[in-house]
Amino acid sequence: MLFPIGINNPYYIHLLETIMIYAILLFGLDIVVGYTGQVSLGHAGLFGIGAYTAGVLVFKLGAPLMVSLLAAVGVTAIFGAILALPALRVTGPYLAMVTLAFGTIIQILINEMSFITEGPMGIKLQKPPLFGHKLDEREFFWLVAVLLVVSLVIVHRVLRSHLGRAFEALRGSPVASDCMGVSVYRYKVYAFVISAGFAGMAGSLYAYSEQYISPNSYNFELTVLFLLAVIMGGRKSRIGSLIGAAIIVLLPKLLDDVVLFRYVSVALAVMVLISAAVAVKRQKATPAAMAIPVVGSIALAGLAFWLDTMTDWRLSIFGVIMLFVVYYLQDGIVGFVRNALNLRRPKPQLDVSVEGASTAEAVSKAAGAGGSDQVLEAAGVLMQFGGLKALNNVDLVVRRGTIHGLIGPNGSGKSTMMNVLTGIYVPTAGSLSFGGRSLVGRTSSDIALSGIARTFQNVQLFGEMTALQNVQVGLHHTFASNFFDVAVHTPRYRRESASAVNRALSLLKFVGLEALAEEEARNLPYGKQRLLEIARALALDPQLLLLDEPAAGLTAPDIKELIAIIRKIRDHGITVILIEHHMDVVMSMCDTVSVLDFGQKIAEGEPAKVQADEKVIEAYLGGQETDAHAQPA
Ligand SMILES: Nc1ncnc2c1ncn2[C@@H]1O[C@H](COP(=O)(O)OP(=O)(O)OP(=O)(O)O)[C@@H](O)[C@H]1O
Repeated sequence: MLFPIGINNPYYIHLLETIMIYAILLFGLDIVVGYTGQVSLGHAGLFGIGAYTAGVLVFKLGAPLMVSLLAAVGVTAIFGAILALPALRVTGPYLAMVTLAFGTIIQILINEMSFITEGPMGIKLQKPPLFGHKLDEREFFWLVAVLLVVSLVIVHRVLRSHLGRAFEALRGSPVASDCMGVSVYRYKVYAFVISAGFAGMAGSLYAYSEQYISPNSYNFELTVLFLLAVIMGGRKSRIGSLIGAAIIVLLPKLLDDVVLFRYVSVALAVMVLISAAVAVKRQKATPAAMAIPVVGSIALAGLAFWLDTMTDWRLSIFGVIMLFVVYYLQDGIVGFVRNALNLRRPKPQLDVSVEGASTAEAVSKAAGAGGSDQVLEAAGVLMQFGGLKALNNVDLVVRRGTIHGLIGPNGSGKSTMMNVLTGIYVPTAGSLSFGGRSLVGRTSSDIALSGIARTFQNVQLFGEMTALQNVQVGLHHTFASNFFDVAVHTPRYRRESASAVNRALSLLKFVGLEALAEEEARNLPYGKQRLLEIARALALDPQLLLLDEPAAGLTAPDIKELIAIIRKIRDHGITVILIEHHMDVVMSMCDTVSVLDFGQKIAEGEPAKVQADEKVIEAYLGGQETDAHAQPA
């Protein structure tokens, strides 16, 4: 804000203004790239749409600033949705190609639709008036600065809310996200639309800032620069976006001026040398691994002094710096500094203390109340993968309020049954009814929201999120707040948010993890990760909880703790389907046990009866099961 007061040079004011405008776009792009983990090569196109919406409105209709700004945000968000709805059905390289094609089409359309856009001639604009007063260079700079701060606050709030957690969760584990009632597809589209809105705002400001727009500005190179800015600055960081924006604006200028480049390259070499020395001393890196960046940066400084002019070398040096960043600073500059200084990510302040959380109302009792005696009824379920019948004509009836064991040798179809029940697979034939409604053909998130929660055989936590945040994702369904509520922190959002924190802490306490609430899930010991998955599943307020081998890999004391927790869950009226290889766990807890073998149900009944069943013994021994736990004896 103070910059234009101290420095009167319009060139520098304009440079800083451009950095701020790019930063607004990068805040949004980081939501898509950093948080949801999608690649977008269409953001230069969206930036162009924002610029042209404002430009055309001013040029053709003389629209005032507020109108053109809001229209740019709205129109670009709509284009974001038009791009995202089909594009986000695909992932990886396909998504990159679709978004790239979008960017190219937008550029061509701007060029060709001269009747609106004036084609290659471009559109000239002036600095806009605001409330009847025509803004000068400095005043427009301040307007951009204010909008930067507003964008920063909004993006920050969104990312700290249930929306941000949904974005991060779908990157961490899409399948778990869907099974927690957070539709991966819907939230990817949502992220894209929000991101497009910011690109639109940045675009319109850019049009006023440059006072001239033409189709060539919004090309492929710009889209790649935006992506590099997010990666170089550091994903999932607003400071990273600001640094990234500064780099992509200043680097080309820096490479134009050989004297300045000499200073900067020497400073860079010194920084790399010091960082490498610290990293080696702290045993975070080996001297051999650090040799290349150190030698490389010293060589770059040497080159700067050897060359008289940078003009011929500009692009090569630019490329080398990019390569360096992508190889050695994968978490970007912010990630690198955090790592080097051992700083942790800032954590949101909790307004409820762990001690205050009570486990009494942690698990919803509403789940077990009412309804018919049978929670789940499956009839003639067939699941075919090519020629393999993973489930073959399976009938299953699960009574409300019971623990129903599902056992069988490896590969007998137990996990497939879980996946069919949670909508991950659509059965080839047969019917599944839960609480009187069919499950067949419904999405995983819809099934989750109707009351079926699950854990996974190979733990599917959101690794980069804390234990508390993992459970909060399970509580996503308790939020009715929308983007507006989150952006302005309405009383509704504050109420929902505080109650979610409270409830999540209570659930963590329920499974004995309250002391680890702030720990990242990936850093928890394996046994604790399994318990965290259960807490997260309970957050859905399920009627039916599917536990897929919860005791796998646990130590004996952990298993005892687990058994106690599962019993407590049943006592709250929640029906449990338990897949388990530890027969002692199954036999001691289950009310009914069903046995699968080669996809078929071969026995069912009380544990003792099933244990003595000839066919069951044959199935286990015939399968040459060597695990002592797995033998039904
Ligand atoms: N997506 C899939 N595509 C092809 N085959 C599959 C798929 N999912 C499962 N299968 C096959 O279906 C059969 C049943 O697998 P499933 O994972 O359900 O067994 P399981 O009883 O859970 O075994 P385990 O105790 O080892 O987990 C296996 O032969 C497996 O290879």
